[in-house]
Amino acid sequence: MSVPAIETWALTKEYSNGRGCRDVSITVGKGEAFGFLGPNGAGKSTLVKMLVGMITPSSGRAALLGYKIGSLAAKSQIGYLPELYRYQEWMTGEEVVELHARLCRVERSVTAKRVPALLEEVGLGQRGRDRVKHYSKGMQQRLGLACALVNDPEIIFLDEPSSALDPIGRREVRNILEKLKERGKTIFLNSHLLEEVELLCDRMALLNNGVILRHGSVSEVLRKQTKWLFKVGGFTPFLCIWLNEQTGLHFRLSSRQEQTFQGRNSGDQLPSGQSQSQDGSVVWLEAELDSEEQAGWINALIVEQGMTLYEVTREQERLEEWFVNTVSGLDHRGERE
Ligand SMILES: Nc1ncnc2c1ncn2[C@@H]1O[C@H](COP(=O)(O)OP(=O)(O)OP(=O)(O)O)[C@@H](O)[C@H]1O
Repeated sequence: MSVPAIETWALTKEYSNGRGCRDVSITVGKGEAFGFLGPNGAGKSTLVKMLVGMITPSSGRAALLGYKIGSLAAKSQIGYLPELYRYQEWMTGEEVVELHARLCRVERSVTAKRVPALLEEVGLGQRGRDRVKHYSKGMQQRLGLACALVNDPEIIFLDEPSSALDPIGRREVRNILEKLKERGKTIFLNSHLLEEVELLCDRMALLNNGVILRHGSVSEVLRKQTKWLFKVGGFTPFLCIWLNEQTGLHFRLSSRQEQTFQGRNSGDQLPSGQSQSQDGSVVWLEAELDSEEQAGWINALIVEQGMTLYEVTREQERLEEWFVNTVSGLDHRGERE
């Protein structure tokens, strides 16, 4: 069995103020893109800094391609775009990338070819000879990406790689990352841009308050969150209770029905499911379901109760909503305190 690209066992960093991250155990396979999400101060950068060998863990272990983190062997496998970067303003972009190549001991002959190719790849081909002080924030971020790739690393750690980019720049960076993934590189992406994770990553973890709340494949996590809507005619409140008993799910009136109700009742607000139901109105019910089969079963149950089913639709919760819902209301040790 091949060695995972990244493996951590109860990896913990506790700063003197008690913050950091704790008991992080994850495995990232070779060639996988892994998204690491969390609110400000959750501990994402702390984990990445441990993995790239910038800070020492308080406890736990981790390995990159089987090499202990912090070792030269592990470091030689990685590229790293930090969240906070500052490049030498007096140098040209080309010189900055060359400097990183020298630091990584890339052979001169390789550097001569790779640097212009990388600058082209990150969209700085025309500006490589300009000094960094004339670069916009977005250009500096692209420059950082070129530096992170200069040693042709197997694992690329990116801490908010698109934070300074406009939507077109983000798409371009995503294209670059997709190509890297196609070439079998492993990508570890810290991001607040949830869409970025959704579009690029195979698996993800959600970190809050220094601990992993959930992790799994992005599609699994999203599928679990699928909300289904049933437009039911002749509704009575009993239906919700009965469906909940029969299915063990949580059926409720959807906010969508307000539109239906307003349309039918000259702009009145929908008071509640109870009053709505007295006249046998058409209502939207909603519940989170696991599968289409389950939806089919529920259709049959509704019809069995003598009600009319006008429409069934599903509304997949976006990762952003999922993220907000999952971390909201939880205790934050981070910057929001
Ligand atoms: N050197 C340090 N000393 C003490 N506390 C620190 C140190 N570095 C980070 N912290 C604290 O540890 C917690 C986690 O910080 P970290 O930077 O890892 O979070 P993050 O999830 O990357 O946040 P952001 O998205 O804002 O970058 C925060 O509460 C932060 O204030």
